[in-house]
Amino acid sequence: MHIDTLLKARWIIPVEPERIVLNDHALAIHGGRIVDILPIAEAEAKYQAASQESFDRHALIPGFVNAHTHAAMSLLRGVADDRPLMEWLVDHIWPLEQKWVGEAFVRDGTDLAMAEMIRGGVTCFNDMYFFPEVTARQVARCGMRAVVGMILIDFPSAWASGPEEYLSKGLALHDELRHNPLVSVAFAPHAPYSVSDEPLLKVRTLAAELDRPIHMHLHETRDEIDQSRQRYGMRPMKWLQQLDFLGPSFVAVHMTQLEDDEIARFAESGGSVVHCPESNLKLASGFCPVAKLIKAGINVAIGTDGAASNNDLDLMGEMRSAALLSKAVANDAAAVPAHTALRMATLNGARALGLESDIGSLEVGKYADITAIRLDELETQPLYDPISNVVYAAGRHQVTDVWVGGRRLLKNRELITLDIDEILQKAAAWREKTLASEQQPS
Ligand SMILES: CSC[C@H]1O[C@@H](n2cnc3c(O)ncnc32)[C@H](O)[C@@H]1O
Ligand SMILES: [Zn+2]
Repeated sequence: MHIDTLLKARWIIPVEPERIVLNDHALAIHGGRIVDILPIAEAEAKYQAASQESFDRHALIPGFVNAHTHAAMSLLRGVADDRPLMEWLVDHIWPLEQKWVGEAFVRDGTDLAMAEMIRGGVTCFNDMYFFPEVTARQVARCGMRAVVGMILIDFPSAWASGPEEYLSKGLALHDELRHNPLVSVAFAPHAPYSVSDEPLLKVRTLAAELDRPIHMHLHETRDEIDQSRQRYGMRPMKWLQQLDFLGPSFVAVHMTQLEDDEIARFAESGGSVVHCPESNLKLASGFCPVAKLIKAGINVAIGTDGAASNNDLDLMGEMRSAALLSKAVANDAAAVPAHTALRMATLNGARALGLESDIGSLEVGKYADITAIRLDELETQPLYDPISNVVYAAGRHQVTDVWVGGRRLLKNRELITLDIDEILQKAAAWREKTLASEQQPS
């Protein structure tokens, strides 16, 4: 039988079924999708592949899904460190964004972010940022997969003058991307404190009509809860529930402030939570009770947030932080074991984005979105359990190869579709501009 590609590997960790590690197996790929998973000897007898390769020191895993980021903020990495969320956002990030964010900023920042993410084994990201059509164009050019946000916020920006224009531009993008195999859209109202009720109600109706996820920052800090109590007399989640906003396609990012009855109500709604442990730690926002959420049956995915609050886009690091922090928060070393953390960083992310039938695990019929991690380096020796070493010991420098829809984006750590020298030059130029403007009175 003729196929496009045969990838033979020492280990394949499909994620579904959970906890399984396949020894000396191969992935048969045709037309961008996985068509078979079988022992190497059988694969060699059964398939004639246009190209085949051996990964005899590697684990092949599903590509990581970064379930919440602001990709272009890579250009603001390190500009306003060591501040709490509201001071960071209102006094530093928003003024910088007002000054600099435009098409060129989003183009260059997204390329920098994608280069970093691909080298870290990420194949898909869920983005929320200005000029999403530029993000979408750069994603399609480089061959990654993404869900871009139809953003909504009350204040004007270089992209839109107010809620009406945010929504109309978002919907135009939805139409444009309707048949794109790599890039799709989600509604992305920024947060309950920054979007008024009227546009929120429009999003609720449109999301149901168009069957798109709603991706929103929620219960990120104690401050957000206090503000909402003053403004509405209730906590933000309750307010959103009154607006009939929660449901299976609702994706709540952060959720560090949760009472037990809120966890139960959120579980009942069927929504997903994106846990961003490192952003929450760095901004001292609080702790997401991940083990309790999982126990309640909530789908919990992992995101890095933007590089200005993390300060990297390293989903492997984030996965480890998520596992370790969850144990500490639950006071239980058995909370969030390695296989659960890996699932959160892959299949749960896909599920949050409504993409679980296409990506998130290595299963026949799914797209060949694959990450190869080399496990023979001293940092991952000796090896008793490949899942344990991938989650608790390996670093992103051990990611050697990445495919999206069967197309190679990283080959032996070389980026295939992005020009690293150009990306570095542009990042340096943005640094000069930003610094020069900081030194001038505005
Ligand atoms: C409307 S585009 C997205 C908007 O969100 C800002 N942002 C980045 N990180 C966070 C965060 O952790 N909480 C709230 N808002 C955040 C970003 O700077 C853009 O303005
Ligand atoms: Zn965010």
